[in-house]
Amino acid sequence: MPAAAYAGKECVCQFKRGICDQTCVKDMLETPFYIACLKLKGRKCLVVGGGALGLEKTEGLLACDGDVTVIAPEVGPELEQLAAEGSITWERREYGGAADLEGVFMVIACTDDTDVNIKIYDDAEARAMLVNIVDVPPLCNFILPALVRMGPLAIAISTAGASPALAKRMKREVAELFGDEYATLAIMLNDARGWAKGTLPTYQDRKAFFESIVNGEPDPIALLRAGDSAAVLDLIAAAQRTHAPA
Ligand SMILES: C[C@@]1(CC(=O)O)C2=NC(=C\c3[nH]c(c(CCC(=O)O)c3CC(=O)O)Cc3[nH]c(c(CC(=O)O)c3CCC(=O)O)/C=C3\N/C(=C\2)[C@@H](CCC(=O)O)[C@]3(C)CC(=O)O)/[C@H]1CCC(=O)O
Ligand SMILES: NC(=O)c1ccc[n+]([C@@H]2O[C@H](COP(=O)([O-])OP(=O)(O)OC[C@H]3O[C@@H](n4cnc5c(N)ncnc54)[C@H](O)[C@@H]3O)[C@@H](O)[C@H]2O)c1
Repeated sequence: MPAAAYAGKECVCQFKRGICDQTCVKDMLETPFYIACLKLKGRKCLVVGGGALGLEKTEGLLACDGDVTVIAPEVGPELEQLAAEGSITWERREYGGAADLEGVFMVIACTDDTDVNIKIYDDAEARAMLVNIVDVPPLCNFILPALVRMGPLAIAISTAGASPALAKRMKREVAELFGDEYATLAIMLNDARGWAKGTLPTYQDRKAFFESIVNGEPDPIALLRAGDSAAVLDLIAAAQRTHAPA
């Protein structure tokens, strides 16, 4: 349904109950989102709500070594299992207000109670901390992209909320375009970073070294596609000989 079709209808976004003025639909596309990669290891991440969405968000945070606490009176069996094995902390209760955000880096909320979701957003915003109320754009100060992960590579696709379904389709297409060979090459180049930093004196020298391999002939990606990782190691060794100071 085009945005204009919402005007004057009852709002479906769980936030603005009552008559829709389309503000949040327009706001999203006018928001220039700043894309970043966050380090979660050792940081407290709070998930409020323990249904299907609470589980999905918890798994995403655990995959990045977040220190996850779930607050919810009821959770599904998978979250219960994660709590039993000590992978997360489950506080079996309702959200208790701003005190629950003490020391928390990021909160993701997916309760089925709109008033609670709004309160969590307001409490988090008052502390200038990261908050995402799942699927409710006006209650997010960050949104989650669709993700393709391969080893150290992560390709994030955002449509600024215009179409999560399209982001999901693009994820499949991007995964076909960039296969494992890109992750393998990234790891091989990472292995050469210590040498480059210890041997090549300037930023410009190091840039020229890495670009000569990544964009060189023969193409390292084509070699890896052909299963010839030894040839890529030879390429790297040759570039080291060419670029090392005399
Ligand atoms: C990418 C992904 C990541 C993730 O969730 O981790 C994600 N949504 C996913 C799936 C998905 N979400 C929805 C559908 C149904 C089809 C459709 O609507 O298109 C599907 C598809 C499915 O479920 O298969 C419905 C939906 N989502 C939002 C609204 C609100 C609105 O439109 O007002 C509604 C309508 C609710 C309703 O109608 O009631 C809002 C948001 N969803 C976002 C992220 C953020 C913007 C991302 C971007 O920049 O594009 C944002 C703004 C906030 C946020 O939640 O962070 C994940 C991909 C999973 C994957 O990677 O496989
Ligand atoms: N599951 C989906 O695919 C999906 C998709 C889009 C939107 N939604 C909506 O998102 C919300 C969450 O989805 P779900 O499937 O995970 O829901 P769910 O109903 O299975 O889970 C809701 C969770 O919130 C908890 N909760 C309720 N009040 C709370 C409070 N005061 N404090 C802390 N926790 C509280 C409940 O105990 C439960 O664990 C729902 O409103 C749902 O309609 C769900």
